[in-house]
Amino acid sequence: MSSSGDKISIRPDEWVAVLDFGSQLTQLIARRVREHKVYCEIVPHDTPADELRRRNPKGLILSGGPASVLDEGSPSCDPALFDLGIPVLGICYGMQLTSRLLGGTVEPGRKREYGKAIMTIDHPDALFQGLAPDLQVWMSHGDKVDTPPEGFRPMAHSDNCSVAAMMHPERRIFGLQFHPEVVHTPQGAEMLWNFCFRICGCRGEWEMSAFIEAATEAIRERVGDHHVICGLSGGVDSSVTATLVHRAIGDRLHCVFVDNGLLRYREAAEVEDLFRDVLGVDLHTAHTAPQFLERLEGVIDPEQKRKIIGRTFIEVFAERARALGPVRFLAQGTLYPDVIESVSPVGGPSATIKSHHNVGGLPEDLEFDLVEPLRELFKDEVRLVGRELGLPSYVVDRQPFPGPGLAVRILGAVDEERLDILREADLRVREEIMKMENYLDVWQYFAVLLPVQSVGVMGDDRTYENVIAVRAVQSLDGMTADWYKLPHDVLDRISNRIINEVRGVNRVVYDISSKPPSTIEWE
Ligand SMILES: Nc1ncnc2c1ncn2[C@@H]1O[C@H](COP(=O)(O)OP(=O)(O)OP(=O)(O)O)[C@@H](O)[C@H]1O
Ligand SMILES: O=c1[nH]c(=O)c2[nH+]cn([C@@H]3O[C@H](COP(=O)(O)O)[C@@H](O)[C@H]3O)c2[nH]1
Ligand SMILES: NC(=O)CC[C@H](N)C(=O)O
Ligand SMILES: [Mg+2]
Repeated sequence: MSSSGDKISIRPDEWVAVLDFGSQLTQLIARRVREHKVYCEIVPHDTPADELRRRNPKGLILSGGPASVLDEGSPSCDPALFDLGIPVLGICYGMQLTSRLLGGTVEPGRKREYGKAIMTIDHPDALFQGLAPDLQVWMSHGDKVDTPPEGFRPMAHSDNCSVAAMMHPERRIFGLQFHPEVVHTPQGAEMLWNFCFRICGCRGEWEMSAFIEAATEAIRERVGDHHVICGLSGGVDSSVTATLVHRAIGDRLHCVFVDNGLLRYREAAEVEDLFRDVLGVDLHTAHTAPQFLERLEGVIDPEQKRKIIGRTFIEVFAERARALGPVRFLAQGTLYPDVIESVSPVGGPSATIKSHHNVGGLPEDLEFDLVEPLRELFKDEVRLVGRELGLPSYVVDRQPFPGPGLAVRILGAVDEERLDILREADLRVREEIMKMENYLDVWQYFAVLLPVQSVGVMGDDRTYENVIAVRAVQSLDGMTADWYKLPHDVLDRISNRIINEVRGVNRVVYDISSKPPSTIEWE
């Protein structure tokens, strides 16, 4: 019945659209604009000009992308976009495409340029107003604009790039060969500010409170008189989602907490106790551990685990919905990173990293329409919304815990015995880290059970037992992460406690990899 295509739209009066050509940095552009208090949303690169006219953004930004505009079949956009009278800013691939579509030339990449470059501004107008003449920018390209289209003038150059920026003053169309959205372009935020305010005429009134109002209204409009069930895990995203939906439709919201047998030590009881009162919502618990564990029996492949779990979640929601009466909508706390990692959100050229159970793991014939008010946001933005909604710190500052739970932290097959070992080990990791004064700086911390046995000696006897890996990372939004430099004495206590107190483990190792190239979870 449904999918993301008919998702709810939370666009305030004033917004900027980013057309996604598949860059890993597309989401960063949107964030940078929102940081200037202008709402920003990513749309497919082939969105028709007419549709954009109807949605009335103040400006359009064309993102970068991995393809070459010189290749046949490379992603393009509706050329009529440039005639809408809305300012357009092309970044890297977006600039090259602008040049090509409007009659300029692009030179194929003989010499690639990655990293820092010094750029000289030749015309300190428009995007560059108020900036120093020589500044550092971050480049990541092979192709480059050779001759800009008619009516465009080059605005800046670098050693390797004669047209590092270009503009058509009357049509208000701009191109930047470098990436203003990354921190390695220190004045990039100012350039985006100039674009939004001086060029597009935005007022910058978007705040989390404005988001909350717009989201509440959008939910009301989408749901009408229907009932909604919300998958509530006790995590940040679903708690904020449930609170927003509750604000919009009151007691027509029914929350379902699924005890899937893959939760942490005593988590099910804790969530039930804490959340019923905090959120003040109608909360049902579905005790479905056997259903999940039976289906996972003997399954080793991570993607297969995720798909089985995604499907089973939906079945459980559907069973509950039938018991409640006619329920048309399912609300989930889906965030932008869940979407981008699961599938290319715009049918664009981004790669599938892992199928998050709530996006890529959904069955094709989903019997609900989705309500996902946080689908455009990042975790740190959701935390701001949660605070603004008055949720307590132990809800908004909770560390993320994936829907597929311990199933993706047991490498290899999942069974009760291994779940017990992992739960006990994980409890000790959490307890020791939460004793640190600054434990909120650690974004996520947990134990992973490896499919490896190693030899040890305990009480003079030989052991041949399991290995636990400890993972702790620092991150802002889960898209990138550094391994956390835990103090040695904390690592020491974690290791001692696990080996002494958890039966079946004789070795503990610490994961010192960052994302990318690793991911936070091991599966
Ligand atoms: N045990 C569960 N019961 C019901 N719904 C769940 C459960 N686990 C996950 N979900 C649903 O899947 C969505 C995505 O899970 P995810 O873990 O990303 O979010 P979260 O649990 O709400 O927040 P956090 O990222 O802080 O853990 C949730 O927002 C929720 O709607
Ligand atoms: O709800 C979820 N369903 C999932 O299927 C899922 N997979 C990963 N995660 C969480 O997402 C963040 C990024 O994870 P990775 O670096 O492992 O991709 C981390 O916070 C992970 O814990 C998930 N959350
Ligand atoms: N970062 C980008 O957008 C790169 C654009 C194009 N793929 C190039 O190499 O020039
Ligand atoms: Mg969670």
